[in-house]
Amino acid sequence: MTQEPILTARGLVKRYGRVTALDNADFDLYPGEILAVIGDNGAGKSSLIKAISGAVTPDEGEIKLEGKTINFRSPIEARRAGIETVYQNLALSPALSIADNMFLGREIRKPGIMGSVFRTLDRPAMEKFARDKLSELGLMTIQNINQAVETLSGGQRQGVAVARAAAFGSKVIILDEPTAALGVKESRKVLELILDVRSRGMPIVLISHNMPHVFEVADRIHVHRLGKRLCVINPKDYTMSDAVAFMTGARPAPDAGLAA
Ligand SMILES: Nc1ncnc2c1ncn2[C@@H]1O[C@H](COP(=O)(O)OP(=O)(O)OP(=O)(O)O)[C@@H](O)[C@H]1O
Repeated sequence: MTQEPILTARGLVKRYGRVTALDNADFDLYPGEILAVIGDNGAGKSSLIKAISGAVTPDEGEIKLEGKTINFRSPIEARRAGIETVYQNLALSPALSIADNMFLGREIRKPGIMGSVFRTLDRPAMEKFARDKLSELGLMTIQNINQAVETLSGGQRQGVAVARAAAFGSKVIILDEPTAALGVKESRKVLELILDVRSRGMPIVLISHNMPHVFEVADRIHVHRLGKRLCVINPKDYTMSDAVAFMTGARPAPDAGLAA
């Protein structure tokens, strides 16, 4: 790789009592790529993502975004810096509308005193923004922007969450098992959306247990095992069963694994 990574981690350690969830873990995400993170249950994938996205503070190690060391104390700080994470159990509010969900915590106020003093929301501006973003990402099968999120299908909900992440000038989007709860058709839509977001130049970290999905969309695959990065493989050079064998320890990691 000739480019510099946009996001790196070196030597991350996270202990929970006697359990070492991250044991000297490294991570690299390059601009414009889809990096899948795979690993067995308990390998430390979630802990890695939580450390990167400010949800937990690592005990040791260094994280850099665009070359600058970062020490997030909360997911909000990470989000402000441009790292958006979409968790499997989405942080959407079911009873609120699509437009409201897209703006949770970043509502647009009316200009002037109505906005600054009375905190009046600029609904037309918010609705237009939400509509524009959803149609940009081909998500306008959603008819009504004021529809409550609880009336959407699982795939549409993921779509709204991804659109929200992509809409606010993020630098990195992290998707935690985005297709785990979805049917075949809906998963397909979400995978297309992921490819679409990448085509806009936004790098994506995709945590998934679904090997066909990983092999379909990932540019590189980070294999996590026993709390650390075991290797990074190119899906063009290996089969799904190779990946599972590395992940489970059935086969040793390839020597050139980090060069993928
Ligand atoms: N809050 C916590 N308290 C105690 N132990 C934890 C905590 N979070 C994670 N662990 C432990 O750290 C290890 C790594 O867990 P982690 O959730 O990061 O793995 P994972 O690869 O995401 O697993 P899965 O695929 O099953 O979600 C596990 O042994 C887990 O039990």
